[in-house]
Amino acid sequence: MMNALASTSRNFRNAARLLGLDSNLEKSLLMPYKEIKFECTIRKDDGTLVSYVGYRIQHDNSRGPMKGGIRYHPKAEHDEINALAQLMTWKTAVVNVPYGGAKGGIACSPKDLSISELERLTRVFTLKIHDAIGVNVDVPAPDMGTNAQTMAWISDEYSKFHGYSPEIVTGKPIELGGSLGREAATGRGVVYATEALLAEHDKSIKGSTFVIQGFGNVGSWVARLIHERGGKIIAVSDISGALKNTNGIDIPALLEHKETNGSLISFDGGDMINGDELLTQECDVLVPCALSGVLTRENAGEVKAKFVIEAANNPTDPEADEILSQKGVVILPDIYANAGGVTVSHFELVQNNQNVMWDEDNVNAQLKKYMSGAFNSIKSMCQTHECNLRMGAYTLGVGRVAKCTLLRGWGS
Ligand SMILES: NC(=O)C1=CN([C@@H]2O[C@H](COP(=O)(O)OP(=O)(O)OC[C@H]3O[C@@H](n4cnc5c(N)ncnc54)[C@H](O)[C@@H]3O)[C@@H](O)[C@H]2O)C=CC1
Ligand SMILES: O=C(O)CCC(=O)C(=O)O
Repeated sequence: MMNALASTSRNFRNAARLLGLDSNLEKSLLMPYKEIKFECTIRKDDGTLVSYVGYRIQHDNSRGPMKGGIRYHPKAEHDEINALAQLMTWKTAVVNVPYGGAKGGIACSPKDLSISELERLTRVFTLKIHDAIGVNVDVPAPDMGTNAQTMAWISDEYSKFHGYSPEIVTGKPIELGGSLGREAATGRGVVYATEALLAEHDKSIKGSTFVIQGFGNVGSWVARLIHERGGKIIAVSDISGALKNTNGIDIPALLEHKETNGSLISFDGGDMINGDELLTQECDVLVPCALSGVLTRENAGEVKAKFVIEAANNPTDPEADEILSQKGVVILPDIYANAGGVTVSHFELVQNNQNVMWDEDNVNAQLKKYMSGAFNSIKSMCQTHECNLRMGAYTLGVGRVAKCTLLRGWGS
């Protein structure tokens, strides 16, 4: 598996070359605006001390305040967070929402911490970054291992220093100013993007078979919405294992099972298979919704899907990208496919600024408009630069960021 930062930087450089960017501008666009690395020590419930490393990496703010999630995961380390921050910069530009890119996280295993330990950890994290974020500077959101409750703690801790500030985060609980539809937004955006891509190939979700890796926020919403549209999901996985049923998994029953049991284990509507095997199952569409670097040069040759929809950030190593492209697999890149989350985060901030609440149908209709608009813009970049969808999305995003950087006169 390739280092995440090397992988995203390689994609960026290829796009910069297609756009003919000046090499000094290229260097400046790649370099993070600011990196913050800090200690997060808390007392555990049993009285012992435990220390973790926290990060907030702010990549670029030429198009607006920096924006991006907070990840709690053992692999949330420097290069991973840096790569994710960079992806946010291109992603916000691809869907044309007025933000830059950032990402943060703590290298910890949230499932090993109690709720009160997670709350203390989140408050320490916020204490360490409160003077580096701000509504006009950098606005965090949920990512792997964090959720609306985490955002509520961040907002509460931040408010102790800066006055009541619910808009310091997005993806917060509805009761505290969150947007209807934000929880489902990333998965819903993935499904809108999938519909747009399949339609181009005279296919639809109904009548296609799907394999989904990851059954958390994004994966479970993708599964639910694909199932609702008549798609047949033949395998899903989470950290506990992978489940296969070639007749189609009963997703509502699996969601209920997960709600009660916390994982996919012991669901009786399919057979357990090895997690690695999941990626190489016979299917039309493979949707990675978990970690980065899961499609590598080792397994790409074995992938049988015709379409890969990158709901996860950075799931495909560049070598795997090449192998899959040579095989004719069509890849819908992360910086477009999973941009529904940040798009509805933007709607959340618009609602906060105006002190209004949109109904969910309006949120979803606006999300669809942004996703279709971005798909058409990517396709037109593909024609201009005679490139694949990943480079179409990168040239669109990088080009917009470069334009704003130059317009603002930086480096002059
Ligand atoms: N939450 C959001 O709004 C957004 C999330 N994303 C990306 O989507 C991906 C998933 O994020 P969330 O669903 O929010 O996280 P989550 O923490 O809610 O869920 C993660 C899921 O991945 C599973 N998982 C972890 N390791 C695994 C492994 N080795 N094999 C199979 N499954 C595994 C977990 O069991 C869990 O089901 C990440 O790459 C994230 O960066 C992208 C855009 C926005
Ligand atoms: O909603 C947001 O601001 C960011 C979501 C995110 O972290 C992502 O798109 O990877």
